[in-house]
Amino acid sequence: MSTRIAFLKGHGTENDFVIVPDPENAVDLSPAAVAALCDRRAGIGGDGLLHVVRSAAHPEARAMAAETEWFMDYRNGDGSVAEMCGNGVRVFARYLQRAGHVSEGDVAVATRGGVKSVHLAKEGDVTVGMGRALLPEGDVTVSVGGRSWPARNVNMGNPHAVAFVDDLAHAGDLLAPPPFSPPSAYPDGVNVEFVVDRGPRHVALRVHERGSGETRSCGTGACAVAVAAARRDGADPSVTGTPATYTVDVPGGTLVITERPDGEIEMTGPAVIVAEGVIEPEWLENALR
Ligand SMILES: N[C@@H](CCC[C@H](N)C(=O)O)C(=O)O
Repeated sequence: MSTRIAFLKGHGTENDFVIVPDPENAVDLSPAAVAALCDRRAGIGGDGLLHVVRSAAHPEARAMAAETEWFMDYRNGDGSVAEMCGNGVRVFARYLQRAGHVSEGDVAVATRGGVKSVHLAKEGDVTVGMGRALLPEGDVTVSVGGRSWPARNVNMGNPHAVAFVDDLAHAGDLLAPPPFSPPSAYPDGVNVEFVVDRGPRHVALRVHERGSGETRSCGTGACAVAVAAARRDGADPSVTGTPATYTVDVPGGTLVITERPDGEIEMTGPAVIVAEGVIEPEWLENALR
Protein backbone atom coordinates (compact mmCIF):
# COMPACT_ATOMS: atom_id res chain seq x y z
CA MET A 1 0.00 0.00 0.00
CA SER A 2 2.12 2.92 -1.15
CA THR A 3 -0.44 5.53 -2.24
CA ARG A 4 -1.48 8.28 0.16
CA ILE A 5 -4.77 7.32 1.76
CA ALA A 6 -7.12 9.97 3.16
CA PHE A 7 -8.84 9.42 6.50
CA LEU A 8 -11.15 11.23 8.90
CA LYS A 9 -11.82 10.71 12.57
CA GLY A 10 -15.33 10.84 14.04
CA HIS A 11 -17.41 9.68 16.98
CA GLY A 12 -20.96 9.11 18.19
CA THR A 13 -21.33 9.40 21.97
CA GLU A 14 -17.55 8.83 22.09
CA ASN A 15 -17.69 5.52 20.24
CA ASP A 16 -14.90 6.59 17.90
CA PHE A 17 -13.99 5.59 14.38
CA VAL A 18 -11.31 5.97 11.77
CA ILE A 19 -13.16 6.77 8.53
CA VAL A 20 -11.55 5.69 5.25
CA PRO A 21 -13.31 7.04 2.13
CA ASP A 22 -12.66 4.56 -0.68
CA PRO A 23 -15.58 4.75 -3.16
CA GLU A 24 -14.14 2.24 -5.64
CA ASN A 25 -12.96 -0.25 -3.00
CA ALA A 26 -9.34 0.16 -4.07
CA VAL A 27 -7.68 0.21 -0.63
CA ASP A 28 -6.47 -3.13 0.73
CA LEU A 29 -7.79 -2.90 4.28
CA SER A 30 -6.52 -6.17 5.69
CA PRO A 31 -7.40 -7.00 9.32
CA ALA A 32 -3.79 -6.12 10.26
CA ALA A 33 -4.07 -2.71 8.54
CA VAL A 34 -7.35 -1.98 10.34
CA ALA A 35 -5.86 -2.97 13.71
CA ALA A 36 -2.81 -0.76 13.07
CA LEU A 37 -4.97 2.24 12.14
CA CYS A 38 -7.21 1.76 15.22
CA ASP A 39 -4.24 1.39 17.60
CA ARG A 40 -4.50 4.27 20.12
CA ARG A 41 -0.77 4.61 20.74
CA ALA A 42 0.97 3.68 17.48
CA GLY A 43 -1.89 4.51 15.07
CA ILE A 44 -4.75 6.98 14.63
CA GLY A 45 -6.91 5.31 17.27
CA GLY A 46 -10.51 4.15 17.20
CA ASP A 47 -12.96 1.57 18.51
CA GLY A 48 -13.56 0.65 14.90
CA LEU A 49 -13.15 1.68 11.26
CA LEU A 50 -15.77 2.86 8.77
CA HIS A 51 -14.70 1.94 5.23
CA VAL A 52 -16.82 4.11 2.91
CA VAL A 53 -17.39 2.17 -0.33
CA ARG A 54 -19.89 2.38 -3.19
CA SER A 55 -22.30 -0.54 -2.83
CA ALA A 56 -21.72 -1.52 -6.46
CA ALA A 57 -17.97 -1.79 -5.81
CA HIS A 58 -18.18 -4.20 -2.85
CA PRO A 59 -19.02 -7.90 -3.24
CA GLU A 60 -20.96 -7.94 0.07
CA ALA A 61 -23.11 -4.95 -0.94
CA ARG A 62 -23.71 -5.33 -4.68
CA ALA A 63 -27.18 -6.76 -4.07
CA MET A 64 -28.12 -3.55 -2.19
CA ALA A 65 -26.78 -1.20 -4.90
CA ALA A 66 -30.24 -0.62 -6.38
CA GLU A 67 -31.43 0.65 -2.98
CA THR A 68 -28.47 2.78 -1.99
CA GLU A 69 -25.18 4.04 -3.38
CA TRP A 70 -23.15 3.71 -0.16
CA PHE A 71 -22.00 0.70 1.87
CA MET A 72 -20.67 0.91 5.42
CA ASP A 73 -17.95 -1.76 5.48
CA TYR A 74 -17.60 -1.72 9.29
CA ARG A 75 -14.61 -3.27 11.06
CA ASN A 76 -13.93 -3.66 14.77
CA GLY A 77 -10.72 -2.24 16.24
CA ASP A 78 -9.04 -5.66 16.19
CA GLY A 79 -9.68 -5.93 12.43
CA SER A 80 -12.63 -8.31 12.66
CA VAL A 81 -15.79 -7.75 10.64
CA ALA A 82 -19.17 -7.04 12.28
CA GLU A 83 -22.67 -7.01 10.87
CA MET A 84 -23.76 -3.64 12.13
CA CYS A 85 -22.67 -0.58 14.12
CA GLY A 86 -25.39 1.79 15.34
CA ASN A 87 -23.12 4.69 16.28
CA GLY A 88 -21.02 4.07 13.20
CA VAL A 89 -23.94 4.36 10.78
CA ARG A 90 -24.82 7.83 12.13
CA VAL A 91 -21.20 8.97 11.81
CA PHE A 92 -21.03 7.38 8.33
CA ALA A 93 -24.09 9.40 7.22
CA ARG A 94 -22.60 12.56 8.73
CA TYR A 95 -19.45 11.94 6.68
CA LEU A 96 -21.49 11.46 3.47
CA GLN A 97 -23.22 14.79 4.17
CA ARG A 98 -19.94 16.60 4.87
CA ALA A 99 -18.37 15.19 1.69
CA GLY A 100 -21.36 16.41 -0.34
CA HIS A 101 -22.41 12.88 -1.36
CA VAL A 102 -25.86 13.35 0.23
CA SER A 103 -27.88 16.27 1.49
CA GLU A 104 -30.24 16.74 4.43
CA GLY A 105 -33.19 14.41 4.82
CA ASP A 106 -33.41 10.63 4.68
CA VAL A 107 -30.31 8.78 3.54
CA ALA A 108 -30.11 5.02 2.96
CA VAL A 109 -26.92 3.24 4.01
CA ALA A 110 -26.15 -0.38 3.15
CA THR A 111 -24.68 -2.45 5.99
CA ARG A 112 -24.05 -6.17 6.47
CA GLY A 113 -27.22 -6.02 8.62
CA GLY A 114 -29.29 -4.68 5.70
CA VAL A 115 -30.16 -1.20 4.45
CA LYS A 116 -30.65 1.39 7.23
CA SER A 117 -32.43 4.71 6.85
CA VAL A 118 -30.69 7.64 8.52
CA HIS A 119 -32.36 11.00 9.03
CA LEU A 120 -29.91 13.91 8.73
CA ALA A 121 -30.65 17.47 9.70
CA LYS A 122 -28.22 20.27 8.85
CA GLU A 123 -26.76 19.92 12.31
CA GLY A 124 -27.65 18.34 15.63
CA ASP A 125 -28.52 14.77 16.46
CA VAL A 126 -28.95 12.05 13.85
CA THR A 127 -31.72 9.43 13.89
CA VAL A 128 -31.36 5.96 12.39
CA GLY A 129 -33.96 3.28 11.74
CA MET A 130 -32.29 0.22 13.24
CA GLY A 131 -34.86 -2.35 12.10
CA ARG A 132 -36.30 -5.02 14.39
CA ALA A 133 -34.64 -6.93 17.23
CA LEU A 134 -34.59 -10.72 17.36
CA LEU A 135 -34.89 -12.33 20.78
CA PRO A 136 -33.51 -15.87 20.56
CA GLU A 137 -34.94 -18.18 23.23
CA GLY A 138 -32.77 -19.77 25.92
CA ASP A 139 -31.13 -18.84 29.18
CA VAL A 140 -27.79 -17.08 29.02
CA THR A 141 -25.48 -16.25 31.92
CA VAL A 142 -22.60 -13.77 31.98
CA SER A 143 -19.96 -13.67 34.71
CA VAL A 144 -17.40 -11.21 36.03
CA GLY A 145 -15.15 -11.53 39.07
CA GLY A 146 -16.99 -14.42 40.71
CA ARG A 147 -20.48 -12.91 40.15
CA SER A 148 -22.95 -14.19 37.54
CA TRP A 149 -26.12 -12.67 36.09
CA PRO A 150 -28.87 -13.95 33.80
CA ALA A 151 -28.69 -12.10 30.48
CA ARG A 152 -31.21 -11.45 27.71
CA ASN A 153 -30.08 -12.57 24.28
CA VAL A 154 -30.92 -9.76 21.82
CA ASN A 155 -29.82 -9.69 18.20
CA MET A 156 -29.70 -6.28 16.51
CA GLY A 157 -28.06 -7.69 13.38
CA ASN A 158 -25.13 -8.35 15.72
CA PRO A 159 -25.31 -10.35 18.98
CA HIS A 160 -25.81 -8.89 22.46
CA ALA A 161 -26.13 -10.25 26.01
CA VAL A 162 -27.92 -7.76 28.27
CA ALA A 163 -27.46 -8.20 32.04
CA PHE A 164 -29.28 -6.04 34.60
CA VAL A 165 -26.99 -5.45 37.60
CA ASP A 166 -27.20 -3.53 40.89
CA ASP A 167 -24.08 -1.47 40.29
CA LEU A 168 -22.11 -0.79 37.08
CA ALA A 169 -18.91 -1.19 39.12
CA HIS A 170 -19.76 -4.90 39.40
CA ALA A 171 -18.69 -5.23 35.74
CA GLY A 172 -15.10 -4.75 36.94
CA ASP A 173 -12.35 -3.42 34.69
CA LEU A 174 -13.76 -5.19 31.58
CA LEU A 175 -10.26 -5.74 30.25
CA ALA A 176 -11.26 -9.15 28.92
CA PRO A 177 -14.49 -10.39 27.30
CA PRO A 178 -16.90 -11.45 30.10
CA PRO A 179 -17.35 -15.24 30.01
CA PHE A 180 -20.84 -16.42 29.03
CA SER A 181 -22.68 -19.70 29.02
CA PRO A 182 -23.78 -21.78 27.28
CA PRO A 183 -21.04 -21.35 24.64
CA SER A 184 -23.56 -22.35 21.95
CA ALA A 185 -25.52 -19.12 22.58
CA TYR A 186 -22.92 -17.01 20.78
CA PRO A 187 -20.73 -19.10 18.45
CA ASP A 188 -19.19 -15.93 16.96
CA GLY A 189 -18.70 -14.05 20.25
CA VAL A 190 -20.93 -11.39 21.77
CA ASN A 191 -21.20 -7.78 22.89
CA VAL A 192 -22.07 -7.69 26.62
CA GLU A 193 -24.05 -4.84 28.20
CA PHE A 194 -24.28 -4.30 31.98
CA VAL A 195 -27.28 -2.15 32.87
CA VAL A 196 -28.61 -0.25 35.91
CA ASP A 197 -31.83 1.72 36.33
CA ARG A 198 -31.67 5.49 36.55
CA GLY A 199 -35.43 6.23 36.63
CA PRO A 200 -38.64 5.40 34.76
CA ARG A 201 -37.65 4.31 31.20
CA HIS A 202 -34.16 5.59 31.91
CA VAL A 203 -31.16 3.25 32.19
CA ALA A 204 -27.37 3.43 32.09
CA LEU A 205 -24.94 0.90 30.66
CA ARG A 206 -21.36 -0.19 30.37
CA VAL A 207 -20.41 -2.37 27.44
CA HIS A 208 -17.68 -4.80 26.45
CA GLU A 209 -17.69 -4.91 22.65
CA ARG A 210 -16.65 -7.95 20.69
CA GLY A 211 -13.50 -7.01 18.79
CA SER A 212 -13.00 -3.64 20.51
CA GLY A 213 -13.01 -4.11 24.32
CA GLU A 214 -14.80 -1.72 26.68
CA THR A 215 -16.03 1.28 24.70
CA ARG A 216 -17.74 4.51 25.77
CA SER A 217 -20.87 3.68 23.81
CA CYS A 218 -22.47 1.06 21.60
CA GLY A 219 -25.52 1.98 19.52
CA THR A 220 -26.72 -1.54 18.77
CA GLY A 221 -26.04 -2.30 22.45
CA ALA A 222 -28.20 0.62 23.60
CA CYS A 223 -31.03 -0.65 21.35
CA ALA A 224 -30.64 -4.18 22.74
CA VAL A 225 -30.82 -2.75 26.26
CA ALA A 226 -33.98 -0.75 25.49
CA VAL A 227 -35.62 -3.87 24.03
CA ALA A 228 -34.64 -6.01 27.05
CA ALA A 229 -35.76 -3.31 29.50
CA ALA A 230 -39.17 -2.96 27.80
CA ARG A 231 -39.76 -6.75 28.15
CA ARG A 232 -38.64 -6.65 31.79
CA ASP A 233 -40.86 -3.61 32.51
CA GLY A 234 -44.02 -5.05 30.91
CA ALA A 235 -43.75 -2.38 28.19
CA ASP A 236 -43.19 -4.61 25.14
CA PRO A 237 -44.74 -2.43 22.37
CA SER A 238 -45.95 -5.49 20.41
CA VAL A 239 -48.07 -6.39 23.46
CA THR A 240 -49.11 -2.94 24.74
CA GLY A 241 -49.69 -1.44 21.27
CA THR A 242 -47.83 1.69 22.48
CA PRO A 243 -44.31 2.80 21.50
CA ALA A 244 -41.70 2.45 24.25
CA THR A 245 -39.04 5.14 24.52
CA TYR A 246 -35.96 4.65 26.71
CA THR A 247 -33.20 7.09 27.53
CA VAL A 248 -29.94 5.14 27.64
CA ASP A 249 -26.96 6.81 29.30
CA VAL A 250 -23.61 5.51 28.11
CA PRO A 251 -20.21 6.58 29.47
CA GLY A 252 -19.81 8.88 26.43
CA GLY A 253 -23.25 10.54 26.40
CA THR A 254 -26.92 9.70 25.94
CA LEU A 255 -28.92 7.85 23.28
CA VAL A 256 -32.71 7.86 22.93
CA ILE A 257 -34.33 4.67 21.66
CA THR A 258 -37.95 4.16 20.59
CA GLU A 259 -39.45 0.78 19.70
CA ARG A 260 -42.80 0.87 17.88
CA PRO A 261 -45.59 -1.72 18.10
CA ASP A 262 -44.52 -3.13 14.71
CA GLY A 263 -41.06 -3.79 16.22
CA GLU A 264 -39.21 -1.07 14.30
CA ILE A 265 -36.57 0.65 16.42
CA GLU A 266 -35.27 4.21 16.03
CA MET A 267 -32.16 5.55 17.72
CA THR A 268 -31.21 9.22 18.08
CA GLY A 269 -27.83 10.56 19.12
CA PRO A 270 -24.91 12.74 18.07
CA ALA A 271 -22.57 12.13 15.13
CA VAL A 272 -19.42 14.23 15.00
CA ILE A 273 -16.55 14.55 12.51
CA VAL A 274 -13.43 15.54 14.46
CA ALA A 275 -10.55 15.76 11.99
CA GLU A 276 -9.20 14.72 8.62
CA GLY A 277 -5.76 13.88 7.32
CA VAL A 278 -3.61 11.60 5.25
CA ILE A 279 -2.11 8.26 6.30
CA GLU A 280 1.67 8.20 5.83
CA PRO A 281 2.36 5.30 3.42
CA GLU A 282 5.70 4.58 5.11
CA TRP A 283 4.08 4.38 8.52
CA LEU A 284 1.51 1.89 7.26
CA GLU A 285 4.13 -0.23 5.48
CA ASN A 286 6.21 -0.39 8.69
CA ALA A 287 3.15 -1.12 10.81
CA LEU A 288 2.32 -4.12 8.62
CA ARG A 289 5.86 -5.56 8.62
N1 LIG B 1 -20.09 0.06 18.46
C1 LIG B 1 -21.06 -0.52 17.60
C2 LIG B 1 -21.05 -2.00 17.48
C3 LIG B 1 -19.83 -2.48 16.70
C4 LIG B 1 -19.83 -3.95 16.39
C5 LIG B 1 -19.63 -4.82 17.58
N2 LIG B 1 -18.38 -4.62 18.27
C6 LIG B 1 -19.74 -6.29 17.13
O1 LIG B 1 -18.71 -6.96 16.94
O2 LIG B 1 -20.87 -6.75 16.95
C7 LIG B 1 -22.42 0.11 17.72
O3 LIG B 1 -22.48 1.33 17.97
O4 LIG B 1 -23.42 -0.55 17.49
